Amino acid sequence: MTKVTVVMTIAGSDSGGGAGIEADIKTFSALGAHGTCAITSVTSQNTMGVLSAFDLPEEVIRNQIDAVCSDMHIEWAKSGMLSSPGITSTVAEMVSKYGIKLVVDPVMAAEAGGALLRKEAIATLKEDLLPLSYVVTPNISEAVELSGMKITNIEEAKNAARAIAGTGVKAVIVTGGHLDASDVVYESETQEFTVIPGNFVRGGTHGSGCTYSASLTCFLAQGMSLPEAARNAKEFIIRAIQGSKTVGKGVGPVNPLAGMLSDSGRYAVLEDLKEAARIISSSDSFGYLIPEVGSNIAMAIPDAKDKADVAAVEGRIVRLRGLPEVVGNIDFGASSHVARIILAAMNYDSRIRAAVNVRYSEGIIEICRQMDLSTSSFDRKDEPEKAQTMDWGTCNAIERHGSVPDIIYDKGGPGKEPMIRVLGKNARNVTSIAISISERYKKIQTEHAIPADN
Ligand SMILES: Cc1ncc(CO)c(N)n1
Repeated sequence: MTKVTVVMTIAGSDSGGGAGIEADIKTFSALGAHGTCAITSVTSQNTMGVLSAFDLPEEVIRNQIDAVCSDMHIEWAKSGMLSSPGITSTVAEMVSKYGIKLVVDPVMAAEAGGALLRKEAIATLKEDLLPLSYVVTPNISEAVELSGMKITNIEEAKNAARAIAGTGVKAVIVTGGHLDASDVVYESETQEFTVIPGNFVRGGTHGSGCTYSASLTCFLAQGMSLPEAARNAKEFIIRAIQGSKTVGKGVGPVNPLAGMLSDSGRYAVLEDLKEAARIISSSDSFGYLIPEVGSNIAMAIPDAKDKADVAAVEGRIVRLRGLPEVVGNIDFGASSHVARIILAAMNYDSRIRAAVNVRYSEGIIEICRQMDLSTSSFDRKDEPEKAQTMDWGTCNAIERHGSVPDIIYDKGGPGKEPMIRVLGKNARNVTSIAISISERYKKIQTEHAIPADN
């Protein structure tokens, strides 16, 4: 059994199956996460509008969240339809009880018409929930409502985003619908704006806000930065709108399965690895870390099952006249050693998808410790007979550390070179750690005037 990222939606049900909880769970599944839910309200709804809404008692909402969070680890969740002040403050109470990082979709109305929130709930949203939340994702009309400002262009959308951030929420994304369909991302801490360009696309939009915020939640849970997650969520919702199908007489529902990255993120993995390989090739210190058997760098797609889902350098990274040389192409299935390490680590933490192996020495481990990298090791002597060394060794090092460390090393064995592996979220991330280590190691080596051995 492999471990999976578990996320949650706290939202209303749409009997028409296009928005709310139903859209959120489809989106979570499409992105390889396990979705859980707390239903706030049961709407009788179709593609033409909302006929009625029945709010669940606050105790029932609280119980659903307690049931899920007392069992599963929910770091990231999203909220949708919170129709009353009472429901909104209940959600705020539960979010702080479990320390959840919350993505708030400030749902106000259905695409086909029909209010989903009582006006009084807006004040509670701003006063009780937003100050505890990570990001809020209003569309233009919701941003107008939350900020009290008019929005007719990007500059005004930026001003509204900054005003909404005044509630205490860490970030604001004002989505689409501008003259040029771009999204405005504002991060309170750095006061930085990122504008994500877009085009108007044809297709049904029922459930688009829900699907956008649910995908954003998954991307954040996978460890992406906010602008990166926002770029991916935009790409996801564009495909979901383009893939919408006519199911009734009104506004067509978005299709989160069409938004599923058709290559399961393979393209992004190759791009990240290519950039990492380029950085390694131009480093004048990485060569000091290359072991006898060569280095390799590898990265897996989210939800990787076997080595075919892990890309690496076909012929390894070797040292040529002291400098790193990347030999061969980067492709899926190219590594077994580093791939096994990543696959084993992903069972413990699905966000750890990349690794690079480098030479072992006590001095290098000492540098890692000075850099505050967490380290763990395994001893080949302890390996059970039938085990596969990299699977067993990685699991052994992780279990003794209690979580996936930055560094896993072993001191080798008969005919086995000792080795250090740097683990992390992506190829660029492990590359920058390895290069920092190599710069310090090179400095020590050259200071003591001992030529790098080969
Ligand atoms: C239950 C529910 N939540 C959100 C929306 C917004 O799309 C909707 N139409 N229905």
